[in-house]
Amino acid sequence: MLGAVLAGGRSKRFWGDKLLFRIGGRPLISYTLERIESASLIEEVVIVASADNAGRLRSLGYEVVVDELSIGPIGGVYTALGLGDAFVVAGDMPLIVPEFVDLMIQKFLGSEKLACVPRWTNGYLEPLHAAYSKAFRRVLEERIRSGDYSLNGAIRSADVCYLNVEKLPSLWKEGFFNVNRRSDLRKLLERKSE
Ligand SMILES: Nc1nc2c(ncn2[C@@H]2O[C@H](COP(=O)(O)OP(=O)(O)OP(=O)(O)O)[C@@H](O)[C@H]2O)c(=O)[nH]1
Ligand SMILES: [Mg+2]
Repeated sequence: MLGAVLAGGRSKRFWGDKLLFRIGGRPLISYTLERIESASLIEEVVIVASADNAGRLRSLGYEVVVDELSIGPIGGVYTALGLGDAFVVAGDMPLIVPEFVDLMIQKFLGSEKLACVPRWTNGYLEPLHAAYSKAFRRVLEERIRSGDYSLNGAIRSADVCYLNVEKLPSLWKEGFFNVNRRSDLRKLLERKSE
């Protein structure tokens, strides 16, 4: 399955490109790329960039596709699914766990659903750490056309399967950790050293 790493955001809360921010001597996104690439069921990895940052991200040595929509993560998922079924992860999730990715892909492949998305007991979804079918692109297309850019809304409207994450090993749940602000870097360093 294709691994699609979303990287077309503007990092407004971070004040400067968070994905290329160097941490431990490497760009933040390189951790995400390396980890998703090492999942057994991931055959190929692409970066879904914006027209703005595609050039800079190309230097990482991965295939880069440009998301021309600039409407947020829903546009990134839409662009990724133009290439086929995909496991989509946000580039700012450097602690993603390859074994968890494999489990989700397995569940997705066995489900015949349009997508398979992690869900917390309170109903909160993790749409940027999920497996999507190429067929789900049609759902997204309609919602985007109607001006509704909520990825969660699109997921809830469709026939998808959910994976309850509450009982997963805590290391796997840490995989949802994402960097939004500079202060999150401290949390990242604390977690990486554990
Ligand atoms: N391809 C693509 N990726 C996006 C888009 N918007 C956000 N992303 C990515 O999705 C992930 C999660 O988004 P956010 O945490 O909101 O990141 P962001 O939009 O860069 O940051 P903020 O400007 O602070 O919201 C990040 O890896 C972003 O790069 C988009 O319009 N297209
Ligand atoms: Mg954003």
